[in-house]
Amino acid sequence: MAKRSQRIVLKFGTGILSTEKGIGLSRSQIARLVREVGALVRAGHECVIVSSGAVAAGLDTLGLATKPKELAAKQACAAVGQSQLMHAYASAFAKQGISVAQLLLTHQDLDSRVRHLNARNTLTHLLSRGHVVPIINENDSVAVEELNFGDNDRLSAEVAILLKADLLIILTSVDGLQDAAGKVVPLVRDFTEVASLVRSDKGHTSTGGMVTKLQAAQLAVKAGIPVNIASGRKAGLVYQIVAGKRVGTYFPAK
Ligand SMILES: Nc1ncnc2c1ncn2[C@@H]1O[C@H](COP(=O)(O)OP(=O)(O)O)[C@@H](O)[C@H]1O
Ligand SMILES: N[C@@H](CCC(=O)OP(=O)(O)O)C(=O)O
Repeated sequence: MAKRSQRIVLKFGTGILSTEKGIGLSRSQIARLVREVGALVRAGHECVIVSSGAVAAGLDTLGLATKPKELAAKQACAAVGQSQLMHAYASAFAKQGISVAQLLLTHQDLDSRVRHLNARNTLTHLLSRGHVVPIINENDSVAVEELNFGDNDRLSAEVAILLKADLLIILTSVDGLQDAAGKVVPLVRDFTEVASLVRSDKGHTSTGGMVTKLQAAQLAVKAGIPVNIASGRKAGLVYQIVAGKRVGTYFPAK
């Protein structure tokens, strides 16, 4: 663990919060991820989570076997699932003696100077308490970018920039950006060199795939924030990343 206290934004994708089939939440996965974030908070780091998973959670409750194509149906799933998602986080973090705070944002909120400042003030105040982890998702019932394009990746970069974070960790269902042979690319300095590696496939209920992750990484590194894309299904990686170990794909800040 690096000695210095860091401000860290962690993005959790649908693929690591849901069951293998992408229907309903995986409580065991959430519990493990929360334990890892709890360890960082106890070590003095400031952690903010940008979490997907509302649609996957809602699918289960609404009795749907696959993610609907229609936007209003996806929004309905998100509205049902968001409270379940927060309930899962709140009960898992309570076991760590940590409280959670929910922020539902849109990209427009972060584009507007007044709202941007309000969001930053709220987040910095929450972080100053020392035992609160803010959990952010897009406000899916009023914003459509996320549900259509998977912009929780971009939202995580925007939040990292808003908070002048020291590090953005994007945890997903693969070990990192893979090359054509399926091997993880450990270090990316030049985005143009790896653009051709991005395929169109993604998880059952996921939205963005690798394309939005690379866009988010590019946005953050341009703003001086290093990014790590790694597996959220393997235990202990968060701790190793924060300690400076090479795990997954690392994008150094410009
Ligand atoms: N070059 C690549 N390396 C790794 N994964 C890739 C690549 N190209 C496309 N993908 C896809 O991106 C997926 C991860 O994104 P996604 O399913 O949206 O996850 P999340 O739910 O975490 O946002 C992988 O499971 C894989 O299907
Ligand atoms: N806001 C949506 C997530 C949309 C999204 O970006 O999904 P993902 O590609 O899994 O990060 C939800 O909570 O289901």
